[in-house]
Amino acid sequence: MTIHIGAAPGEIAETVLMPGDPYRAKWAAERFLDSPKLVNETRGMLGYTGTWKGQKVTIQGSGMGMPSLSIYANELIHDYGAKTLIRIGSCGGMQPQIGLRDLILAMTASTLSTPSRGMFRELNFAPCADWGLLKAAADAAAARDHKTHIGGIYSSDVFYDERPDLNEQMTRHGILGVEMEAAELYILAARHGVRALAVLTVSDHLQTQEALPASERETSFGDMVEVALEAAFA
Ligand SMILES: O=P(O)(O)O[C@H]1O[C@H](CO)[C@@H](O)[C@H]1O
Ligand SMILES: O=c1cc[nH]c(=O)[nH]1
Repeated sequence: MTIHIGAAPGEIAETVLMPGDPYRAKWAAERFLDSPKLVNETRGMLGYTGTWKGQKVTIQGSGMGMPSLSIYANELIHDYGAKTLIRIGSCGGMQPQIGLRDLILAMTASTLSTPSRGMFRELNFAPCADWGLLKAAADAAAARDHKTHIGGIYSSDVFYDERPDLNEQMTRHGILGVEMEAAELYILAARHGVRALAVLTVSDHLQTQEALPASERETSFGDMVEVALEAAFA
């Protein structure tokens, strides 16, 4: 048990899927895991452990934004021995060829800042995915025939952004989508020698202004969950 996770020792798997939304954790655990057990509800940040094809898996909400993700990822790694952390998140599309419900596999995550920024001082560290996980996720997505894009994303500290010029620069430089957690997840994984990847589903589009309703963001992202599970155990 930690300050933010109520699970007993041994109740968290080495492989952890991390949606921002705790209700997506509940939905994914009930839909994809065998014998899912609620192992955390501290602060309502639901976490479940069960098995997928006989492999032990935890699905733990991270909350929104890098400071929240950092708390859960740190405790999962330090206190529970998590070795593979895969974010399963929603994101906003930033390129014209990207459509709603497409998958994005985040090879890198650009930022203005992360909770680790102070530690790095003048260094612009380049957060990147674990290559083995990325390759396995790309193979899993290709086998499913789900429209998938692989490349750089933008991890923002704000959802309501007052810097449209910055989004324009991101788009000009080929960034595929925007979300709010992956960069710090990648940095923590690098620091602690564990594997991380962000598998994202496009829930809205910054250029077209199309958007999926909240209900779909909670429960309709099955391809993303399956790609993440297949990558974790490839
Ligand atoms: O759907 P999740 O995983 O929460 O991810 C995205 O959605 C939230 C913003 O609505 C942020 O957490 C962003 O990263
Ligand atoms: O952070 C996010 C997540 C989804 N859509 C966005 O536009 N931004």
